[in-house]
Amino acid sequence: ERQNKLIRPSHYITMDDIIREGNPTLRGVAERVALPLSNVDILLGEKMIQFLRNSQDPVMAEKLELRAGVGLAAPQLDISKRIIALLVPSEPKFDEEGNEIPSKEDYALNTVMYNARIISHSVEEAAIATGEGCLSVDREVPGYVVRHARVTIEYYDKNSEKKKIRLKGFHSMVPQHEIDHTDGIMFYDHIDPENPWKMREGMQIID
Ligand SMILES: Cc1nc(NNC(=O)[C@H](CC2CCCC2)CN(O)CO)c(F)c(N2CCN3CCOC[C@@H]3C2)n1
Ligand code: NI
Repeated sequence: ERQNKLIRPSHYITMDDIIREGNPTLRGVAERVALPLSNVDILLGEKMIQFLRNSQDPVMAEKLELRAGVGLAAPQLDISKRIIALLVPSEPKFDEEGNEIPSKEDYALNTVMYNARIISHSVEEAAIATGEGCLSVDREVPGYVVRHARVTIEYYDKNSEKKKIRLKGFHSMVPQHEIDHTDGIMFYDHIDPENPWKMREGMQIID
């Protein structure tokens, strides 16, 4: 079974494990995982975070030929489960001389979310200034990917504990992109086909 292969200790997730547009799993609605979490679902989450770490490490990314990622969803591994991994580096802070202040937290988001769902969100919308990409999409699709500016997400962590987190700005964009994958939604579904770079009333642009 696919998941058993991916969770073998010696296996590293690579681009070969990531399915691409056209595979129907990307358009399916993924199943919630059983709670308390099974070992195989916990192990899969660890492998997904490891992939993101490797993808952000110049040496490992080069060695394993990985595209860089800050998020990954289980359906991208052809596993239709509501498991998402998030590894979003903290924004570097600079002092008045322009020197980077080392932050205590390397990551703004460093977690695997099980059965994540958006329980409330702002009316206000936002989009990443440069648009979005996707590891399952081997082409550029330009345009503003219009999302909620702020979200409240409820999920279970790897200890099967229920968590609630409020996010805004770029940090909220990544889980929205990943939760979309568990609902069979692709980032370009949110781009206006008539005018991809259309500024909508009150929409925030995130640099
Ligand atoms: C914005 C960004 N998107 C990257 N890729 N795309 C992805 O992550 C897709 C998911 C993201 C697309 C937009 C929102 C979520 C993957 N998606 O398909 C999963 O469903 C990056 F790689 C990236 N960064 C910034 C941080 N940097 C730290 C050092 O290492 C390089 C890394 C590059 N920022
Ligand atoms: Ni994606």
